[in-house]
Amino acid sequence: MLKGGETKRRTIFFVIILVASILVMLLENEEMYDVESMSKFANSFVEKHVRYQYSEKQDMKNFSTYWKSQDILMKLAGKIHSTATSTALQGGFTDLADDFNSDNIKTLTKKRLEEREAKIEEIYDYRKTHLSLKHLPKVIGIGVKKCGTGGLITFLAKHPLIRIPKIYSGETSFFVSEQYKKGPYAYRSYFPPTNEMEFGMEKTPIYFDSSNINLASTMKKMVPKAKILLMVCDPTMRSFSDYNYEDQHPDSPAGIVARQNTFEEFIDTYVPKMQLLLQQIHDNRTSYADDYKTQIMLRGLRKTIPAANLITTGLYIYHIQTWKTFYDKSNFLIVDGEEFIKNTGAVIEQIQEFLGIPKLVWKEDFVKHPDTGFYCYRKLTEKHLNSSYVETDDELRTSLKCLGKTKGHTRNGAKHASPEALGKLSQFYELYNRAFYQETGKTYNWL
Ligand SMILES: Nc1ncnc2c1ncn2[C@@H]1O[C@H](COP(=O)(O)OS(=O)(=O)O)[C@@H](OP(=O)(O)O)[C@H]1O
Repeated sequence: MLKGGETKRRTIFFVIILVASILVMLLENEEMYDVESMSKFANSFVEKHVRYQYSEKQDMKNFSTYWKSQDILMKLAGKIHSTATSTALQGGFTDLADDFNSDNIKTLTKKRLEEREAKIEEIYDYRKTHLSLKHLPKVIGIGVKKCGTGGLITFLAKHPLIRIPKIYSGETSFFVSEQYKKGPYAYRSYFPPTNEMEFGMEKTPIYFDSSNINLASTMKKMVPKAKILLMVCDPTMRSFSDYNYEDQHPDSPAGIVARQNTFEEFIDTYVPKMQLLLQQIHDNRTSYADDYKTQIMLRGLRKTIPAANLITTGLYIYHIQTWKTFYDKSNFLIVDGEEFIKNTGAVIEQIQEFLGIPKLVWKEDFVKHPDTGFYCYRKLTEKHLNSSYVETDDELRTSLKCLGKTKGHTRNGAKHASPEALGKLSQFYELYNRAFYQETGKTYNWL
C-alpha cells in the first residue's frame, strides 16, 4: 500500500509527464507552432520535474505502470487541461493557452479555487487550535538590494503559512546591526508567534554583501535550518536603481555622492576607480573562491569610498563565495529579479515549491497594473471566471494590491540614464557576470 503523501507525489509526477506529452503531441500536429522549440520546452519541463520528484529507478518503473492505466488517465484528463493552460501561458504560448481555455477549464479552475479555500480554512483552523510561540525564522531573504526583494516578501506573505515581522517591510537588519551579538533570543523577538506549520520570514537586502564577511557563518550558526532566498538581477540596472534610491536619501554617504553627480558623472569616476582596485588585487588570484582578499576589500570599500557599494554590490561572484561555504543547494535558492518583474507569479510559485509548502499563491493571482506595467496582487476568485464579468481599468486599479510608491521608479522607464553610461557599466560587469553564470550553472540575460 502506498502512503497518502507518496500517492500524491506520484500523481503530480504523472500529471506533469502527461501535460508535456500532450503538448508535444498537439504541437506535432500543428504547423503554425515552432514544433522543435515547443518540444524542447516540454522536455525540459518534464526533465526538471522528474529530477525534482523522482530520483530512484524503482520510481521510474512504478511510473510506467501508472502510464498504462487508462483509469487514471481518465481521472486526470481534467487536471491535465488546467495544468497545460498554465504551462502554455508560462511559456508565452498564448494561442495554445486560448485553445485550452474552454468552459471545461473554468469548471476545473472553480474546483481548484474551492480546494484552495478549503486548504486555507484548514490552515486558519490549525492556527486557532494550536499553540503559537516565538520562533526563529524558517526563511531569510538576504538580498540583493534593489533586485525586487520588497516584492518577494510582500507577495510571499499572501500565503497563509508565511508570517513576517511587522517592522519596516519585514526587514529586521538584525545581522547588520549590533543586535546579532545578543543572540537567538533577540532575533526571535522580531517575529510574530508561529505554530509548527507556519514559516517566519524576514528579508534584509544588505545581508548578501554586508561589510561583515562572517555574516553567513553567524547566520548559519544561529539559524542552522533556515532556507535562504537570494534574488539577483542585472547588476547594471541594479546600480542605476540604487543610485536613484540613494539620491532620495541625501544623508547617506552614497546619497551625498548621488546628489553631487549625475549618474553619468558617477560612472565616469567610479568605474575606472573600481577597475584599478580590482586589477591590483587580481594579480595573484587563481579562483574567486580563494580570492578572500578581494572579497573582504569589496565589502569594506564603502567605509573608505562613499558610494562604492552602488557598484560593488553587483559583483555577485565575490559575495556569493561565503554563502556557498555555508549553504548547499537544498537550502539556498537563487532567483532572478528580472524574471520576477516579467513573471512575478511564476517565481512566487517556484519559491513555494522550494519551501515545500502547499501552492496557495498562484500565477493567476497576479495582474499587471494598467499604468505601471508591474504585476500587482489580486487574488483570483470565482467572480473573475464568470464570462459576464467585465472590469473597467478603474475597477482593476482599485482592486490591485501593488508595492508601495517607493518601488518601480527606474525599471518602468520613469528614470533615464544615457545608454553610454549603462554600456560602460555593463562592460565592466561582463567578466564577473560570466563567472557568476558559471558558478550558479544558469545563464541570466544580463549582458
Ligand atoms: N511588482 C513590482 N512592483 C514594483 N517594483 C517591482 C516589482 N517587482 C520588482 N520590482 C522592482 O523592485 C525594485 C526594488 O527592489 P527592492 O524591493 O529589492 O528594493 S530595496 O532593496 O528593498 O530597497 C524596483 O526598482 P526600481 O524600479 O528602481 O524602483 C522595481 O524595479
